[in-house]
Amino acid sequence: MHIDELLALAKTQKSNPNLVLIIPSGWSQGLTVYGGLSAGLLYAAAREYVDLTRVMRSNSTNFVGPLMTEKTFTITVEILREGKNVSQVMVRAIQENKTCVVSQICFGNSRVSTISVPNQDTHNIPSPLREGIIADAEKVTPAFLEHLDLSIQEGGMSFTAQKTSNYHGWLRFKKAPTIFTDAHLISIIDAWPPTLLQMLNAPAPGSSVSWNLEFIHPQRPISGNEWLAYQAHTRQAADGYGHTEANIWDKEGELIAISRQTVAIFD
Ligand SMILES: CCCCCCCCCCCCCCCC(=O)SCCNC(=O)CCNC(=O)[C@H](O)C(C)(C)COP(=O)(O)OP(=O)(O)OC[C@H]1O[C@@H](n2cnc3c(N)ncnc32)[C@H](O)[C@@H]1OP(=O)(O)O
Repeated sequence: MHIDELLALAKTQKSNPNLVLIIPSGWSQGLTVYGGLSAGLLYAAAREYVDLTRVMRSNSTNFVGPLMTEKTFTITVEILREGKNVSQVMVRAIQENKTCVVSQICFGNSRVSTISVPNQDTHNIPSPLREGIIADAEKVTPAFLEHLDLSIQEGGMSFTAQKTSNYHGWLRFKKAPTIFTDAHLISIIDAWPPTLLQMLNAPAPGSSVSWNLEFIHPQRPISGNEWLAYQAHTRQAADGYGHTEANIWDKEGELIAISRQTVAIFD
């Protein structure tokens, strides 16, 4: 099922608050729904409640518990506050009466301001190469990678005792979305595995438990299957948890998002 169909369904939550969704197993990441997709669906539902002049500035998603594929769930949306400029929205995915994913999303309109600080973050990741694209391999790569291309330039496959705790590379949708929205951007950013798993020398479970995204504006439109550059670093890891930080640039080298995650590993 293409992501556009799933996002279109989530958008109908406002007109049908009792909407029931099921995510097909083709979007799974191990036992659960791919985290980028669950956060993208919650955003798509919340977006309908806020005036379009207010764009998403930040998104704080917590993966509270497993959201399973092929099982029904519902979405609830709560407007926490609407001021003259900023709206704060809380949105939840609920499965079998349990909260599985929660996003708090901050939307804000643009205002005239005397302050302007251009972003200086650049990257020198070599262009994506065909031979660097991760092959979609049954029982090795998570199922959701059938929808996305990852091109690795630094870092390695999970569980291969790598010395690095970084990932540098590119990502894009295999089948271009009709219009690349912020829901697509959220959904694509989470595609790289947690940076720590490549350091392990044997398979072990790992889960992102919290995810903070900030969006840089103004932003040029992203085209359907444009390659986005991704550079993730591990800031620190100990005691079964790691803290990672990533920058995401568009194809022109403009920073478009900053991502931070807390990841639990069970090695
Ligand atoms: C460039 C290369 C590309 C190719 C690449 C190829 C390799 C590909 C690897 C990808 C690997 C993806 C790894 C990211 C996986 C997410 O990020 S999944 C998506 C988003 N995250 C989630 O859904 C997490 C939801 N949150 C939770 O489930 C809970 O908060 C947590 C994290 C399990 C909390 O931990 P807890 O309090 O200890 O929870 P509890 O319910 O008591 O369960 C603990 C058990 O769960 C197990 N567990 C934890 N995480 C998992 C898991 N993901 N699966 C199964 N069991 C798990 C633990 O090992 C532990 O097992 P036991 O010790 O009981 O045997």
